[in-house]
Amino acid sequence: MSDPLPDDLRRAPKVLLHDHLDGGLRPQTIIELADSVGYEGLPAKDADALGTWFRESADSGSLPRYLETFDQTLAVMQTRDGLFRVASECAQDLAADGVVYAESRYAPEQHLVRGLTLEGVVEAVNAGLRDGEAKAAAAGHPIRVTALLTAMRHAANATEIARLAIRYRDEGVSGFDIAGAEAGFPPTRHLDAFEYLQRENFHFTIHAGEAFGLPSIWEAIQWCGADRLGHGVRIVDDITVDGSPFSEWLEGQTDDPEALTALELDRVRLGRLAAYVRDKRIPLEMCPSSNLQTSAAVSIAHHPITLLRRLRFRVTLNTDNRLMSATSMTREATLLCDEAGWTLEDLRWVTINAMKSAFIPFDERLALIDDVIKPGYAALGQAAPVA
Ligand SMILES: O=c1[nH]cnc2c1ncn2[C@@H]1O[C@H](CO)[C@@H](O)[C@H]1O
Ligand SMILES: [Zn+2]
Repeated sequence: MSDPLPDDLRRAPKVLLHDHLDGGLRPQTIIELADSVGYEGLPAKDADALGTWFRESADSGSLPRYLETFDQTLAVMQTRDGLFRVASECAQDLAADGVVYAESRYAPEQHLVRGLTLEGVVEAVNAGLRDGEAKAAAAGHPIRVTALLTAMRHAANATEIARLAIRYRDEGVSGFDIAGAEAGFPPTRHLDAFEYLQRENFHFTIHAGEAFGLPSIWEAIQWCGADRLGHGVRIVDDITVDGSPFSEWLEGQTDDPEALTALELDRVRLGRLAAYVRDKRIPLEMCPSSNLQTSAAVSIAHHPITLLRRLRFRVTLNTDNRLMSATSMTREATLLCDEAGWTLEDLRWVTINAMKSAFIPFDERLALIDDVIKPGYAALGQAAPVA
């Protein structure tokens, strides 16, 4: 396929597996919700300035400092109305961006400050997602959004959150996740929760291989049994080029924006863990812009996603936190096309990868691939249908 046009990138059907509900609020909504609950701690009172504050503060170079910005969004997500509105707008914003299926994740335990119960939180978010889906469909952008419940890796209640996910598995919750600071909090701390979920035949993903390397990925897969990896970008630590570690090789390539697209693949070797991840088709939920902000990658051109895509790992493209990265799926796709040589064919491939890797039932995934994604891509480059 030829170079994509900007309009194609916006219209292309997209699938988003890794997007934090508390990392995707509209700045104006934060201001209005802060007003309505009497929260006075916002760092800016105007939507543009607040948006800039989030992006600049998240540009911290470290995951723990990046995560501090969530205090501000969580402050306004403590009531039923606040959660409902944020969830509804999330579904509508994703749909307007061309997303046709999304999994939105959040940690229910972070929304109890003003007296909601865990169940109350999940029900408010679910109701908001349903409202957003209905509004998006009415606006001509049908979308389906399911929720993933996240437990925080530094906390000790993962099994309680896992039980909550199972309680709502037939009511809009499709999976479970753990997130938060990675170094010092290995996923095996929460083994009980993962074993419980496996016994329940449920699905889960684990943030691993973002701020910490291979041991975290290895534990997530081989001890915890993760279905997917959140980020997983550090799997390249188990890849060599001409016998040198990938990262060392990459350091010598910073002046060459085409280094990853031009690299001959017969110079590349996978270690046992990387080979396992590829052989087992373990989905990698990759989030390029977020990784630049936390220093998990140096640039879009040199982001490992391009090599991993060429090596045919089960790569998916994601936003992580649209507010903190001032991004969208269209923007992530555009960056890869502009700076890393991606084409519409690459985007179609990651979209189908993502749909295959979703936590909804197989027949529903297949229907979205056959009835929405493939026809949507086939229609690109042609005039938009008259609404
Ligand atoms: O990229 C990330 N890595 C690890 N944790 C994250 C990331 N983005 C957000 N969160 C954490 O997940 C919680 C629930 O959504 C957020 O509150 C934030 O603390
Ligand atoms: Zn994340």
